[in-house]
Amino acid sequence: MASTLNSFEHRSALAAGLADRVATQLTAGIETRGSATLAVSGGSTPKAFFEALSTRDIDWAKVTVTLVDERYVPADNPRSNHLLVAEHLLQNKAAEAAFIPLYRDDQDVERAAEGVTVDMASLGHPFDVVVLGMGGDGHTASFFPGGDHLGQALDLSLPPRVFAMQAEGAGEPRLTFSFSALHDARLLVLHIEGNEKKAVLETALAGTDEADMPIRAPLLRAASPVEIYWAP
Ligand SMILES: O=C(O)[C@H](O)[C@@H](O)[C@H](O)[C@H](O)COP(=O)(O)O
Repeated sequence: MASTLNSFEHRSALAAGLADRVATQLTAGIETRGSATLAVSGGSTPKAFFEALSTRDIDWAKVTVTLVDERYVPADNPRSNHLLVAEHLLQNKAAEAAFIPLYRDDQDVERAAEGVTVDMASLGHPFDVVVLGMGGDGHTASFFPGGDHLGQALDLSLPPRVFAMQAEGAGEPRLTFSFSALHDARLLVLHIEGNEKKAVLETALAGTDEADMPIRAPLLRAASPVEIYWAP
């Protein structure tokens, strides 16, 4: 499946442009189905985009936000994606949105994967919007090269679920939605910034081995073209 590249001269322009695109898609979901769902990635890249999106004038009370993946740490840990979203997205007008975390204080990562899978069924499928990031090793979500559940997580024949994922490059144990939960989002975005990430993307686009570079799964097998947003 081809992807489309939206390049911006400045990261601030990318943040505003992506916020507009996501707001339009969420509003379409609300108008069509009465509500909308948004799954976002963590890391360092999305902060400015989150802050721009938080100011957009949409019916946030009808939006449910969750995480594509999570480092398995409590929400007060600086590594937490929940903390990142709480501080940069669920502010301003977006404070009205519902948020479903992945981390569970009282469960280990494997038990939490089972519990979140059950609880997330009520969200409905597909997501209206999924925003992916990408690491320098070509991972996306928590689909890391060498991940202990990578094969199952990328297998579209399996039903949508949340997997625990452990891998050398992942740091903490992770929780991640499966590719079958993400691949058919009504809007699937890949948000990357910097020339190094652009070079990693070009390497990914030039090959097909998904175990080597899991970002290839959405680039090659998403239900609709991935909308790539990039600035230097
Ligand atoms: O929890 C995470 O880290 C993310 O979900 C992950 O998939 C992220 O998008 C990439 O690692 C890029 O992270 P940076 O934006 O920090 O480069």
